[in-house]
Amino acid sequence: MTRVRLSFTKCHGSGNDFPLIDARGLALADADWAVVARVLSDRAGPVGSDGLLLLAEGGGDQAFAQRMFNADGSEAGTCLNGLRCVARAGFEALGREAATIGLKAGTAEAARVADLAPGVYTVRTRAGPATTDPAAIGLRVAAPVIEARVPGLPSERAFTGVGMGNPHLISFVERIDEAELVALGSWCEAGPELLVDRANVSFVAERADGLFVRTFERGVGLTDACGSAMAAATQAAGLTGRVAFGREITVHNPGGLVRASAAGPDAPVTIAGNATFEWEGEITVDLAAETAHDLEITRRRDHEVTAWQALVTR
Ligand SMILES: N[C@@H](CCC[C@H](N)C(=O)O)C(=O)O
Repeated sequence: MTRVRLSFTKCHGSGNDFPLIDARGLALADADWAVVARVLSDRAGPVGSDGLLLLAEGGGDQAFAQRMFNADGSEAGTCLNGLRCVARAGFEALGREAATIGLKAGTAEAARVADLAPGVYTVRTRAGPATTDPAAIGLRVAAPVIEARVPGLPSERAFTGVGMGNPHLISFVERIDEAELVALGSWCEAGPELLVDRANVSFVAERADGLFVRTFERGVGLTDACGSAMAAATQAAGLTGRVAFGREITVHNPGGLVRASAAGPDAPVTIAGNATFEWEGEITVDLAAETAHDLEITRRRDHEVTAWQALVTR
């Protein structure tokens, strides 16, 4: 079987966008899901996204689980913008509004909370613990890196290494230089000896109400938002004394915003943000040819798109 017809929901969290497939009951091999991720993420193709989300069966006390494949087909340990969308899909499938959700890297707690703005379905997640342990980040250095140069990294800047179930390098900057971020992110993508499995790299600027985060994502490139990077940046802001632990801040990114708070060193990070369902569709993916065709949009949710736009443009 090289062709599969897949139903999906096109969704986004903070502008980080994905096709979301209910994969419970679907028996595709991981290598096939990687193909689906590459084909559906292709911005020149019929869908275009930052990666692929799967609603999967959970184990033990997990109501369900999330799997996430980056645009290059690599599977990530977590995806916190995507988690809100998977949480919503699971809630709607099971008729509930809170759950323990399985991740490739651990578990997270999620609950539906009051809408950030009218018509913006909002989910709060608590994931972690956020760690500075170099082994958990896949950083080949002797000790945790907190606001310090990283030996071997081609940058003079100070970084904080944070593991959120996936690896993050966070640098606080006066002004975000996108070309510099892309150059450094691309260096990390090349799989240098310093990094066990590449890294997500973020430049972060302080704002009166919180932070602005720009991220070069592992397996994707520059994205409009990265939830685990926003969580890692909040944790790094706490570790470096920029934001008090326990204080809720607004974390902005080019795609929108979330509200976030870090509880303390080696503790989970809480984020509340949108889980916007834009449209639903079906598509055929040829797994051997790595092509997608016959996209049919079966339902539009324009009111959700409009509600989100109203929040981010006000
Ligand atoms: N955009 C995601 C993170 C996706 C995975 C990441 N690129 C990785 O490989 O670790 C998020 O919202 O957290």
